Amino acid sequence: MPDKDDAMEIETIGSGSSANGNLLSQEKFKLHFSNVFYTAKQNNKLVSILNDICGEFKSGRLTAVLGPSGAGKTSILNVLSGFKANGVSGKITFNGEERNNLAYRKVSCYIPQDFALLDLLTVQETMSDSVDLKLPSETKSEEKEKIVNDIIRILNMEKCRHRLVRNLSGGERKRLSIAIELVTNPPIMFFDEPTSGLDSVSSLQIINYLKQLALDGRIIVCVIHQPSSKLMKLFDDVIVMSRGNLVYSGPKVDMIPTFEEAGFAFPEYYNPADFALEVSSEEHNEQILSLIERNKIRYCGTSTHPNEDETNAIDENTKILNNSNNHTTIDVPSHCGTESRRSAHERCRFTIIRPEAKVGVYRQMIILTRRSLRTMSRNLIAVQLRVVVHVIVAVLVGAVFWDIGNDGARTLTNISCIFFIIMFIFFGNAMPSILLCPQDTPVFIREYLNGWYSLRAYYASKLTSDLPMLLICPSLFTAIIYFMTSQPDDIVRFAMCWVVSIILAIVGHFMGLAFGSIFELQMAILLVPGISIPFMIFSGFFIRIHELSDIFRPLCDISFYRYTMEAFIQAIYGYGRPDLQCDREFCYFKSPSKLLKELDMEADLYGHDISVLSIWIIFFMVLFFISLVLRIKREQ
Ligand SMILES: Nc1ncnc2c1ncn2[C@@H]1O[C@H](COP(=O)(O)OP(=O)(O)OP(=O)(O)O)[C@@H](O)[C@H]1O
Repeated sequence: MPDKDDAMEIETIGSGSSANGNLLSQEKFKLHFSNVFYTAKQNNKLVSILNDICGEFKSGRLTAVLGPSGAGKTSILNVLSGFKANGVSGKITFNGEERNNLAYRKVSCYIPQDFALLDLLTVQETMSDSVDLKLPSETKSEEKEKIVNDIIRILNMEKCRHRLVRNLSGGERKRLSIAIELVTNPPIMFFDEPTSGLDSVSSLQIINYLKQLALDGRIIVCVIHQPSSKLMKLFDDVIVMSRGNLVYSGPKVDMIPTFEEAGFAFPEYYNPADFALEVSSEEHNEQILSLIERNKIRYCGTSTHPNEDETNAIDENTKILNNSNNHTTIDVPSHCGTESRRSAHERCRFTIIRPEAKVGVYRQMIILTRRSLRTMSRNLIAVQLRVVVHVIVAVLVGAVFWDIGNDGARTLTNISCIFFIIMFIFFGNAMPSILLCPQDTPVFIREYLNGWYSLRAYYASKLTSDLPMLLICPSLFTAIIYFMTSQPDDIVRFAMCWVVSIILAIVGHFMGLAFGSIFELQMAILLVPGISIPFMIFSGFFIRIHELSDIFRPLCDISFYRYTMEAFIQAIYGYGRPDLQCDREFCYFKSPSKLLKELDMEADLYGHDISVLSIWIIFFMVLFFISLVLRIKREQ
């Protein structure tokens, strides 16, 4: 328990109230884990990351996870919070019942070091959106407002309430990440290095908040690097890790005596955290192995199952927890995958009764679309710059190719102009989509894995919120160039060109999203042009299709540039367009039909081209969906 000074400090910060205004029930929780292994694949080899670890966390207590770099601190958090399931085996029980990932996630949360946030929302908007998504739709707006206000007040964020997330300090960002998770009042909270990058005062403030959360009756587990003695005082329990093993797990007060018993001398006036770090950094000699073994005996399975008496002797608080003698420890299947989690969900029997955070898919979509439109409207690259660039380039192209549309002597130049339009629309929409993924995708992954919304809702919101830009930019671009270059004065032909440009923008956008979601930024930026540019050769612009060797014909058939080019040329020169003006003695392509014949585009193929391009849209939309699914799998 905190000493007197600490308790006073907490009282001032938390004003004595619960972290979100809804006091947790005084029910006691216990998370017990034993024989937990975690292996990951590295270069086709299995690497052991957590090796037969055992321990437990109790409500009302703040636990520090200590250990040298690479000891497995982040991994233990990932595994116990349910964020990593692949390659995990062992026994994890919550209040004596099997921990099943899906339902367990509803009562637990994990706040990683690099908690992904949308930079272009204010603190208030971030909180309101999370409340809208995480609380049941029946929750009254006044109630939601009260929750947001309480959390903001308790976490001392009033001053930055209307500040954009990107302008927050490191400490304020951390507090916001805690605030978001507090919305649903989770009884179990895991934090990965909440004090990293903060000065000692801010670190103390954050740990004080965590202490307050623990005192409200939660299980709070927190990885911490070299805490000062003052910080260390706030922790109740400690887990010390060494190379994937647990060297110690239990009350802080018992750590030093345990280490001393194993033969490690504790220097006087030393910070216990530094001592723990030194011990856990030792080679795995007999002393360390005896500590690991001792910990297993205390907390592990049948032969080494924790002895009730022993556990009670260690910690008074545990008595209450052990009164419920119904420990039904069930094996978590090794290498748990999605299926096993799903079936586990069916059998969920958690004892905590909490309001189901259910928001219908349609409502989720509305909230996500609203949020996405709000962030986009503030995004310089996504909106303002994109529109401005489209307009400037269109005016430039219009000026360069001024009035050539009806000039029979400059037909091939007009075709070059069309090719430029295609290139610009494609890359002008694919590249911004790639660039926005590194901001959006981590937030999506976090929120999706926390069960805020379904993949369907996110996907549908992406389609809806991106649509305005996909309509505005190519429309402006095509219209400006069309009229400046004096293409046919015919509304139908203009509409045909407009449709092609919109379709091409959508193809580019979804290709960008698909590649941006699945690959790292640099890779995606390299792959999109790397894959699409070769297909330009088969567009019929650089080399006529009939001149190509038979080997390359199939590539023409799948080149979306070819269909775009064909559709544009058909819209401008096809469908019985009369002869063009000719101010010279002889214009070779005065007759549009001659041009179409030369380009192998004699038949009226516009409808066919649009159909093929629509298939390309569907292809990239499906690819984007798959890329999100793969990304989620990879994160797990
Ligand atoms: N997916 C993975 N594939 C291969 N090795 C991994 C994987 N995840 C973690 N590891 C390795 O497991 C070990 C423990 O990693 P972890 O991130 O849990 O350590 P940590 O104690 O949190 O380190 P730090 O304090 O430096 O953040 C490290 O050696 C790491 O390289």
